[in-house]
Amino acid sequence: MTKPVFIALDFETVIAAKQFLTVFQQTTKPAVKVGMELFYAEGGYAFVRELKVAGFTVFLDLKMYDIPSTVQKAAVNVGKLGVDYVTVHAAGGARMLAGAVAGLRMGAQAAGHTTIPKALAITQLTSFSEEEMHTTQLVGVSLRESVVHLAKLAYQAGVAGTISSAYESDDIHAATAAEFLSITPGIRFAGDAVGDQSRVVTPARAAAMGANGIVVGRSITQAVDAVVAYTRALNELNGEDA
Ligand SMILES: O=c1ccn([C@@H]2O[C@H](COP(=O)(O)O)[C@@H](O)[C@H]2O)c(=O)[nH]1
Repeated sequence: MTKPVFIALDFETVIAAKQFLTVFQQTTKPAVKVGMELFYAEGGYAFVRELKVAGFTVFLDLKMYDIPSTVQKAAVNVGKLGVDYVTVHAAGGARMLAGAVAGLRMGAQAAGHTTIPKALAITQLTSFSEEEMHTTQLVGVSLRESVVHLAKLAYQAGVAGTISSAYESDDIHAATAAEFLSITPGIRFAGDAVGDQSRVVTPARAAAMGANGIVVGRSITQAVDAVVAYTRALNELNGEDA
């Protein structure tokens, strides 16, 4: 199965996101990720619906994190959108994660969608270095141990996979199950500016490290030719151009 490259549509407005997508032909319709910036923009909710109607695979990256009942009720509404993937913070705990999974299912079924959105648990953000995680969270374990602990928690709560950097993918797989997904942002082509990310690899390295899919924002959206950059990421990830 072809591993997906989710293009992070981190645009200020829906108009800008639509403009960006015009360069992709119907035949090369990419999987897309809508994050907080675009979803909270005017028309963001409706745009997500439009993307689904147009046939895009949609990853809604809302990083839900609240008390279990609030997340469950929010997840019901998100499930009604009929998206394919939704993020929740693993740090919200087992009850919150289970609430999210149940809410997504209830919402999707209530709206008559045949596909139930897959919940993906954020472990440690790819912007964190080991040092920043320690100073921020005061956890006494390594970043890798923290990610694996949160991945196991998410797996046991019924979540479909994790968000982490590719550096942790193999350990996540070893600690969970073959079908449990490791989706990894923090992706750059060799030589690209890292920006605010810390744990960064190329698409080819992500594949070698066990990622099941990658999220790529600026290395595609700010490329001179976004279609070429997207195709390169897809080929590298799937071992055709590494
Ligand atoms: O740990 C995480 C979780 C989510 N993200 C999101 O992925 C993209 C990455 O964008 P780039 O431009 O490729 O850096 C962005 O939407 C983040 O919100 C992440 O980077 N790390």
